[in-house]
Parts: sequence; C-alpha cells; structure tokens
Amino acid sequence: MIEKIETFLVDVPTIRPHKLSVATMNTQTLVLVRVLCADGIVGWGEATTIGGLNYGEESPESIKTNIDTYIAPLLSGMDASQPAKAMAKVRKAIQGNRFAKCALETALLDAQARRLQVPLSELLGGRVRDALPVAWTLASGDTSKDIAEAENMLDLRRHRIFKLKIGLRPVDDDVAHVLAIKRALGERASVRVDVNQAWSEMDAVRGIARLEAGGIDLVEQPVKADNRAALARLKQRFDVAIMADEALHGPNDAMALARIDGADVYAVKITQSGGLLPALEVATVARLAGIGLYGGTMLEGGIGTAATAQVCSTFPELAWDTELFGPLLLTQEVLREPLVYRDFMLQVPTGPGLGVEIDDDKLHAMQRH
Ligand SMILES: O=C(O)C[C@H]1C=CC(=O)O1
Ligand SMILES: [Mn+2]
Repeated sequence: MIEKIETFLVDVPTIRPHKLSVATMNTQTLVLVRVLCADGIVGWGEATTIGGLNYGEESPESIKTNIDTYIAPLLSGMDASQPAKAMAKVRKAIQGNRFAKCALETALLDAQARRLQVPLSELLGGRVRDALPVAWTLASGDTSKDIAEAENMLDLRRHRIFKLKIGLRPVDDDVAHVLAIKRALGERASVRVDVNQAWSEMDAVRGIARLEAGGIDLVEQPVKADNRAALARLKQRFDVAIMADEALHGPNDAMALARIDGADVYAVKITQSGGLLPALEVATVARLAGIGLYGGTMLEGGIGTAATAQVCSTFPELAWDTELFGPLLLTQEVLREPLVYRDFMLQVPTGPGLGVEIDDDKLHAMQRH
C-alpha cells in the first residue's frame, strides 16, 4: 500500500554559470519525491526543471505544491505493487503537470522494481546496453574557456561530444564562437549546438547553412517549439541533423512531428514526456518513423539521471547518444555513491530499482526548509 508521498526542494550551486538562451543558471533546484510503501519499500523520483519558469511552464515550487496538494492524496492507500494502475488514476484526474507525473511514476516503478529485486530497466522491457555515451554542454559564455573545458574533458576521457548553447548573441557572433571551437577540436569531437528556440526561421536558415559547412553535426531546436512547420522546412532544407527538444511534450507531439517529417532526431526526456512509459512511447514513435534517438536531460541530479539511463538502456538504437551529465554540473550530490562516468560513458546502474541510494543525512542538510 502507498502510505506516504513526500517532496523535497534542494538548491545546488552549479560548478560554473551555465548560460542558455533562456536563462543563466548558477544553481539548480532539484525536485525530489519519496514514496513510502507499507511493506517498508521506498521509491524515489525526480521532477527537476531548468531556470524556474524560464524554460518550461512548471516551476520547482509549483511542482512540489501540486504533488503535495492534489496528486499525492489521490495515490495514498492505493496498491503500491500496481504502479500502472496508480498512474492511470493520476493521468485521468490531473491535467498537464508532466514533471510531477514523471517523478511519481519514477518513484512507483523504483519501489516496485526493488520489491521484485530487479533493475528498473527490466520493468521497461529489459536493457540492451549497460553504458551510454554522454555529451557535455559547453556554456560558460566564453570561447576560450569553452575550448579549455573541452580539452580537459577529452584528456579525462569523460566526454567527446560537445553541445554548445547559443541563441543569446547575434547569429554571426554565435556562429563564429561555434566554428572556433570546432576548429580547435577538429575530428576529435562531435560538436553540436542547442539554440533553445531563439532563432527566427530566417536566422536559422542563415545560421544553419554556416554551421553545416563548418562541420557541426546537429542543430537542436533552432526555432520556437510551436512552429513545427518551420522545423520541418529546416529538416528538409539541410543535411545536418535537426533535433526536436522543446517541441516534444510527450507521445502526441512525437506523433504530430513524425507525421510532417518534422525532425531527424528526438531528444527523449522523461520529464517532458510526462513519465518513463510515455518516454518509451516517444521513442517507439521515433523508431517507427525512422527518427534517431537522443537521451535528453533537464539537468537533473542522480535520481532523474539514473531513471533516464534505465529508459535509454532499453533502446535498441541510440544513434545520437545522450547528455546525461546533470550530476557533473552540480557541486553537491544527494546519492550515497555517485553515478559512474568512465571512458566517455555513463554506466547504467545494475542494482535493484533505479540502482542508486539516497543519503538521508545529506538530503536533510541540503533540502530547502
Ligand atoms: O537541452 C536543453 O535544452 C536543456 C539542457 C540539457 C543540457 C543542457 O545543457 O541544457
Ligand atoms: Mn535542448
């Protein structure tokens, strides 16, 4: 039986300012959910978002309030060994709130997988890979700092895929910044950009032509999320891969974009999809439509990152790798043992459930009171 659902806000400074076109992050607010079951099993989930309300329409505080006030009471007393039934009730009664739903589904599945003593991936069809290549985002805002950071990551054998955050400066300045980094790294790295919706279609045509000519491998969400037609036109026009990120809020968006041949790649995010099972549906639509997959992040801490890793481990094809580096951008950790990054890859945890353990003392010390 589901006995109790608790939520925690945890403010964690980032290792350096992380500059996106929509926000500069100096801290990340983790939203964590704990589900206590009557049989003593505990499950964890995460509903972390980016930049308060700058990036999405759910803020950390609204997610916590909506779970505490409206969603948790629906679940209390339900059978904890039937996560799908519990989530069906939530999805029927609650509009929107994808991040909150994701955290609850993660926690319920974590608990059930622990109960069955299997890794969470095994409740999702089973894993086909044990390690996931991980991109790093260069977003210091300074070209030479970004190059030094990339060189360091290559030396450490931690990352050889780099995503550059652009869209804040004039197109010409951004292109010059990206191409300087690509020239410095050459064939040693895959260089990609994320515009976070900042460009008009005209800007995008101009910018992407030059990025493509300069050897950039992928352009993520160049135009507004709701302008699917423009994304599709850019995909038709250019050879360089066009990735949908903010345009994807779950399976229906995945289907609508696939119908218009709107993107080459989907960034699969468990929170934006509204849960782990909807994220699998996004991935299935992509697979059937011949669209490549990329494991995306909302810069979550260890819990959300482990949950996404469990999901991505089940993908037969993962052509564009992942960006599951969230915990590495944060100065503090709520896990007892950090996730393992080795040889450019995140090792998918092998223990029961999410395969991570929360340090209650650390959490208590770090949580917002
Ligand atoms: O992709 C996004 O838009 C959000 C996020 C993921 C990595 C990163 O640096 O920012
Ligand atoms: Mn993105």
